Amino acid sequence: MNLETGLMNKVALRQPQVADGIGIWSLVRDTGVLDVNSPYSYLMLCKFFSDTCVVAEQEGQIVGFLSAFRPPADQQTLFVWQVAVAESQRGNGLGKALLKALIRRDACKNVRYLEATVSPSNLASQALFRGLARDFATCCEVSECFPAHLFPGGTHESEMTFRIGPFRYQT
Ligand SMILES: CC(=O)NCC[C@H](N)C(=O)O
Repeated sequence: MNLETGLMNKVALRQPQVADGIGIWSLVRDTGVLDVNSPYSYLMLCKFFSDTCVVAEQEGQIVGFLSAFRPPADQQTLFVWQVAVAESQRGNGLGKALLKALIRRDACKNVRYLEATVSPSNLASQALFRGLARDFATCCEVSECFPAHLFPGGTHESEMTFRIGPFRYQT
């Protein structure tokens, strides 16, 4: 058991580096439920947003990834863009460990709300964020962020905002 993260099987959490870009892109693609952004976008996240991104590594393999940033117009909020967990790690609490590792970072000091968007069919992700709110004994409000018609081709679900907070103590 990793004492820092409470994770089994020697999964280590750390800030991403640009060398992780291909592994992150492959992980997101292999989840089959997330929007696969360009490989360039993951290199950019690793280079310019590493303070608010987390990778989970096991025996040299990227098995988890979280990307986030603090919106310039609302520095009290942390917007979580993607949470990706490898099939092999499902049900081990890795998603929540990624979120809690990020929230504990200095880069997230004074964060009062965490927001993320989740599609209606992604029940695992919905449970993750509702569970995080429960763990912090705070609220989780759900509202529509991006209706389906804003996406081209009629194949993308709507995206619902899960807004967690206020965090009642220094996160
Ligand atoms: C929290 C999370 O992973 N949201 C996914 C948003 C969107 N569908 C994407 O995959 O980037």
